[in-house]
Amino acid sequence: MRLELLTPAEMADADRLAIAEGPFDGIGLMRNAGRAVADVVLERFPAAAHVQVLVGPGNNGGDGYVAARILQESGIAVSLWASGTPREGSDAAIAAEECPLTASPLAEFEAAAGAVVVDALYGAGLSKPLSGDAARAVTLITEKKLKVVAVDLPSGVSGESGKVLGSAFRAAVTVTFACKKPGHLLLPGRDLCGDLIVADIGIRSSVLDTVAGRIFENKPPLWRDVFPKPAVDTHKYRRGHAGIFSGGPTTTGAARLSALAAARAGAGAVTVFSPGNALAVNAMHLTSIMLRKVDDIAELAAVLGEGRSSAFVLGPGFGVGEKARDFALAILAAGGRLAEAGAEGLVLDADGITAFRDAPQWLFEAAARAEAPALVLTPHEGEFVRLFPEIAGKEDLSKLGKARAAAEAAHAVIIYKGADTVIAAPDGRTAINSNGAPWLATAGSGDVLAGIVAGLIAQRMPPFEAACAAVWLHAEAGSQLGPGLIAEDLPAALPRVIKPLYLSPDAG
Ligand SMILES: NC(=O)C1=CN([C@@H]2O[C@H](COP(=O)(O)OP(=O)(O)OC[C@H]3O[C@@H](n4cnc5c(N)ncnc54)[C@H](O)[C@@H]3O)[C@@H](O)[C@H]2O)[C@@H](O)CC1
Ligand SMILES: [K+]
Repeated sequence: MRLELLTPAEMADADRLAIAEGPFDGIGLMRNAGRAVADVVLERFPAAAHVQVLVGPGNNGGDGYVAARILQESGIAVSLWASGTPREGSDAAIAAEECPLTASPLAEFEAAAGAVVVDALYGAGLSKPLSGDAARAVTLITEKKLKVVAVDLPSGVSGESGKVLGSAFRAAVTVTFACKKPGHLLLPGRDLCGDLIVADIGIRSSVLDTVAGRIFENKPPLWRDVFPKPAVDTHKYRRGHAGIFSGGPTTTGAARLSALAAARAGAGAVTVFSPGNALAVNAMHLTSIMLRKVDDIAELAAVLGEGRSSAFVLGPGFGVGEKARDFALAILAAGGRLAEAGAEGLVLDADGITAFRDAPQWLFEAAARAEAPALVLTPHEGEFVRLFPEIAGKEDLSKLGKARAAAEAAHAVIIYKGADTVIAAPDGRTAINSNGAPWLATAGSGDVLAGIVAGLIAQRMPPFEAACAAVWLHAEAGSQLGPGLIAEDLPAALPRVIKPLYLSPDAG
């Protein structure tokens, strides 16, 4: 399955190119699309006695006319409700002509108890909020709890952003064409789509290759080629060394969670750098993880000078303030010297992000230097607003657009966390994660994620791919553990989700 996600504009280009190159013309693609929808209705709702098909004036409606005809030919009672009429000479007008049913105005729509609804009002062409008859239909269908099969997208959901314009249908199944769109994976769109089916309607993959941009669904094929594979004759330092900074005596747990996660992600050695007054408490809870006192910038400089650690995590439980800022800037500034020894990256999380709320520019400038180690920022929504207030305030940008803009501004890989985590690189590559589980919303979960990223970067995985892989592994571990999950469980669950990546080329 393709991992590229096409925006509605890219999909419109794909339609045009496909029509020009064949083998199907516009009405041919529409007939394929409508048939795919009818097949899903018949397969998913074999006992349906009545199907109510709602059609809009554009090509989404065209797909609906085709589906209505095929469903009626299959012997099901079909009623058709139209908002507007297709433009003369359009493919949708041909589909409407070929449909033997007479449409009633959507204004007169009544939801029939027990009916299945095909929503073919608006798809990729949604251009304004749902209102009037369409919004009324949403209310009636929702009140009667009718099962909805959405064509391309639930009407009202933006294919670009996943946002709801006005109101939107909640579908049991959504049938989209050729490949997924960002709005199918970003919330609330993902939730409103129900089960998502991607139907092949005869658009050649060469056409999709031509139009596809740099947005992907985050799955193992996106990064498996560069996932670390230890050589037979490797030793621990060749597997990378991750350094995790601990907070003071009462906030050390977060760093240990990160450290364990980095080790479980495959880093050959992991050290917790701890303030002197927290050494005892850290020592009491560490076994394979090493421990070293780092109290101030001089001791940090000594560590950096040795050039052992190739990836760092700074932030979990660290405390917000000058020390966090100074440490982060020192690591980013040491890049040139460290590069020889192999320093690859700094994962700045939690307090490490918040510490720069009043001076984000210092961080971004430090990360912009050519020799600086890669910077990975892992903000959840609140932290994102603190670091990128202007970008966060842009209502017209999707979560994907915001992550992309932030990555460019910060010269950093951004992991914009949430139930629909987006990962963006400064070069414009963006991935949307879709295997998340609500069980991951628990204290310490983010510390584990930061540790996995660092563990992978320490093994020389490129930072964007490391971030994508970490988000996927973290989510997969969370999904497998399920209810009752606490953050401590996540590192221990990693071997189970990593092993299949080595065994099967099709895992995930
Ligand atoms: N030949 C093609 O281009 C193909 C297109 N396909 C279908 O075509 C769809 C896209 O078609 P279109 O670009 O015609 O777009 P739509 O059919 O999604 O909507 C466009 C029409 O709806 C109106 N509209 C949009 N939002 C509205 C709102 N909130 N209230 C009232 N009116 C609104 C627009 O003014 C326009 O007339 C896809 O979603 C897919 O279902 C498929 O049939 C595959 C082939
Ligand atoms: K629709």
